[in-house]
This record gives sequence, structure tokens and C-alpha cells, in this order.
Amino acid sequence: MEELDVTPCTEADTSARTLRYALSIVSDGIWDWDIRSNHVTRSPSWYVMLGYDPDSLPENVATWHEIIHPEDFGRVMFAFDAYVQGRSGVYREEYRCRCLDGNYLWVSDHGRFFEFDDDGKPTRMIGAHRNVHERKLAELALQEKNHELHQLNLSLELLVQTRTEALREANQALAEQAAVALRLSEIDPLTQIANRRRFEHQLHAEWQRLQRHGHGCSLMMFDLDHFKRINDSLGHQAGDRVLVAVAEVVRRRLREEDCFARWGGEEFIVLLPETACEAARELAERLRLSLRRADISLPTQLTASFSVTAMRPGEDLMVMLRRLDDGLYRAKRQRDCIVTC
Ligand SMILES: Nc1nc2c(ncn2[C@@H]2O[C@H](COP(=O)(O)OP(=O)(O)OP(=O)(O)O)[C@@H](O)[C@H]2O)c(=O)[nH]1
Repeated sequence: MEELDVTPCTEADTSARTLRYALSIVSDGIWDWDIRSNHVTRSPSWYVMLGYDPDSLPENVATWHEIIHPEDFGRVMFAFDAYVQGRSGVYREEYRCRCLDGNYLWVSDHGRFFEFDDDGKPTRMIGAHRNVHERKLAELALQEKNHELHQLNLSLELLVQTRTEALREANQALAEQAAVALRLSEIDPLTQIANRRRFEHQLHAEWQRLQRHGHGCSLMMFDLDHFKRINDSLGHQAGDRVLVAVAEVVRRRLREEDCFARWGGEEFIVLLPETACEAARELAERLRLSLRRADISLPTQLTASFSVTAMRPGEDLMVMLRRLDDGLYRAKRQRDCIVTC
């Protein structure tokens, strides 16, 4: 703290001295700038704060400029000029000052105009430095930690985002694979129409619908006649091609909502929702003729035998399938015909 000067003086000197003394209580160094002469008086404590001997540096503004850290210089000058030129009402900055040993000390600097000429132009400015080094280092360390934490959060968020995306893609791929697997498990590999498993699933659903709403539905089963002869005379591969062609001929004549499946061997079955028995029989007739006319290069005429029945509410599914099978059995005795049962 500045020592109390008790020598007698004028009233103005007394008030300046009082001010400096008061400032020395709340600060670590005082500066007093006579703007007209550019002379700067610095308190002994100001020199001590930076490790210099009192009054060992030139008493002008250049001394201040020289000890400000180059990285802080621009910011400090901007704030100082803003106050001096009236663009800002306060001058208060924190920056690093070079000490005698070459190290830098963080200080806070707060100054105000103190005297003015008759035109109101400032002629004197007085200010106080405080050593805020420890607090500033702690603050900077905290900022650094916050920054690291923020970066860590960002990379964690990115990681979670990437993992979530990868998981979503893996789930989607799995769902697609499961859908493909399910489709494959319900398709006859040779003819690419539904297999027995798919048909039974559809049939059960339709049967339940019938129990609830009583909507009419018919079933049709057909079997190629003398198919063994085709295999025996032309070979198994030719037999396969005939099965594929038959499936294609029939499939093209059915509706989207019909379920057409390979029941086994050379036997096929069709579920015809919302179809009365008479309409199913008419369809069977059209299919019978289509197969006869189909462009399947065979030395003998290709024919098929059909059985048609209507689903009856309350009737057991197995009983109904047996009735359809019995009908086909009867049709096969005659061949190339349709039995309604
Ligand atoms: N090429 C081929 N032949 C099959 C396939 N599945 C079953 N078969 C053959 O179909 C023939 C069925 O013979 P059968 O049950 O005697 O029937 P069919 O010769 O048509 O005689 P009917 O039905 O009484 O007119 C057998 O020769 C089986 O080997 C297949 O996927 N491909």
C-alpha cells in the first residue's frame, strides 16, 4: 500500500493524494496519466507487483505498451481507445504484463477520466491494477477443462450417433433377410408359386374370416393326368419344365387375391376368396381348356382333372380338404374333367 504523505499541500493536491491513497487500499498498483504531457506516474506498489524497482521505467504510455503481452495488446488497445474516444463508458480489461524476470502476470486494469479542461475534454486519467494471476489461471484451467469436456461430449454423441445408425442399418438388413427367408420358406422353388405351408396359412386365415363374416369362398384342386409318362418318356427335367409352364398358365388366369399353390408333385390347389361354387367351377373349366391349349411342346395332349368345392361355415377344415380330395379322386377315375363336391 502507498505510504501516507503528510506534507502540507494545496486543496487539489490533497484530493489527488486522497484518491491515490484510497486506490492503493483496493488495488496492487496505481497509474496516473496526464493526457496533455503524456506523463504517467505509477505507484511504487505498481513496480513491486511486476518485480521492478520503483520509478525504474520511463514514465510514459510507451512503458505500458511495451509490457503488455503481444497476444493481449490488440484487445487492450481496442478497449482503451473505445473509452478514450467516447465509444465506451468504461475501461476495464484483464491482460498479461511482463515482469522483470520475463514471466507474465495476469492483472485487471480499471481506469477513469479524472480531470477535464474548460471545454470538457479529459486532461487526466487515473487507474488501478490488481494482481488476478491465481484467479485467472484457475479460470483458464477451468475453461480448458470445460472445453475438453465439451469435446468429449461431442465425440461421445458422435459415437452414439454412429453406433445407433449402424445398429439401425443392421436391424434393417436383418429384417430384410428375415423377410426374404420367410418368402423363400413359403415359395415352391420349382414353380415359384406358393408352397403347401403358405397355402395352409392362407386357408386358415380365410376359414376364420368365413366363421366371422360368412363370406363365401371356394377351393379348387387339380392334378395333371399321366404325368409319370412325361417323366418316363422325356426325362425328369422335361417334366419340371411342364410343371413350371402349367403353373404359369394358371397363375396368369387368377386374381391377385387368389392363393395358388403347389400341393405336392403334380397336384395344385387354389383358394378363391369371395367366390361361389358355381363361379369356381366355371373358372376350373376355363383352366382345364387353357391347359389343353397351352403351348407346351409335348408329344401327347396335356390334360388335368379338377375338383371344386365351396367352404361351408362351421365345417372343419380337415373335413373340407378331405371332401376336395375325394372329389379329385373321383375326377381322376375319368380324367380331364371337373367334379363339384
Ligand atoms: N419332373 C418332376 N416330376 C415330379 C415332381 N414331383 C413329382 N413328380 C412325378 O410325378 C409323377 C406322379 O405320378 P403318379 O402319381 O403316378 O401320377 P400320374 O402319372 O400323373 O398319374 P395320374 O395322376 O393317375 O394321372 C411321378 O413320376 C413323380 O416322380 C417334380 O417336381 N418334377
